[in-house]
Amino acid sequence: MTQSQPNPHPTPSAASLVSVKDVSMVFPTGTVALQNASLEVAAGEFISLIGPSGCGKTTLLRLLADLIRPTSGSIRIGGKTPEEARKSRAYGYVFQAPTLMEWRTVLQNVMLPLEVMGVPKAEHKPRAERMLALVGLEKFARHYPWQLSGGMQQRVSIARALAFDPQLLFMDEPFGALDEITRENLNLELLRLWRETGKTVIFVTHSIPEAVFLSTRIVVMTPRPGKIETVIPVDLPQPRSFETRETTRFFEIATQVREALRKGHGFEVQE
Ligand SMILES: Nc1ncnc2c1ncn2[C@@H]1O[C@H](COP(=O)(O)OP(=O)(O)OP(=O)(O)O)[C@@H](O)[C@H]1O
Repeated sequence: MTQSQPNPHPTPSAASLVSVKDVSMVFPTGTVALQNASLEVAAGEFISLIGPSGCGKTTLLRLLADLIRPTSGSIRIGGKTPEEARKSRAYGYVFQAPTLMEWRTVLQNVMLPLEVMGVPKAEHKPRAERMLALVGLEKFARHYPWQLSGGMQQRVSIARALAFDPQLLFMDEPFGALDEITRENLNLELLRLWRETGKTVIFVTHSIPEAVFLSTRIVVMTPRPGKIETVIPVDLPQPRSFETRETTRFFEIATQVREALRKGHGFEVQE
């Protein structure tokens, strides 16, 4: 089996869509949430960030999304600073819990970013309907969020994040609160969406099988201070299916991820 190697400046570098160079984030409390993180992501990749609680996964995503600013280092998204990328709506963001507006219907929730962005009014409804069809919820357009299950609400959040057609999607543990079967179904749906739309996804998870199933590469992170331990390529063929999870290669890669996580945990114990 291939051993994972520390890879602080992973490929690809030339045509990176997301470029993170030597980024550190120290909060005013003194917590080093991220130390010298470097990562290059090419257009079309599906990247998972995995690691124990507190290793800086959400911090890295928030830095990319310009929700916070790094203490040092540089971030570029399509050659732009995170602030420029945010202002030009270069990415969509899906949070851990669906953040839908209870008083708006499903369709109206998906239309919201289009209204905010000043997209011509005539386009709002057809575009939102197309997005709802992509996540299989076209029949629920007139429902309110509270009439839907948690998994369905999270699909609405994904449709909303896709509505203005960003090339890049940040997803922070979007399926963490769901039962295993719903989660596996949504994993499959997300992969289909990723293939059909050609988007680049950066996805936070705690689940090894989820990371292996979804990703083209897995970024293993370790805490105290938050660091990128290693980056593991996932060479499972596309398109993936439920059977992919039963293959020997799937288990080999899952073991590689588990070992990298344990190695990181060892550092934590020694401190
Ligand atoms: N605004 C903040 N102020 C101070 N410390 C913070 C802040 N946000 C995060 N931290 C700290 O930074 C570290 C990394 O947090 P972060 O939320 O990025 O971890 P995570 O890997 O996403 O964890 P989880 O898996 O539990 O969501 C933690 O020690 C956390 O307590």
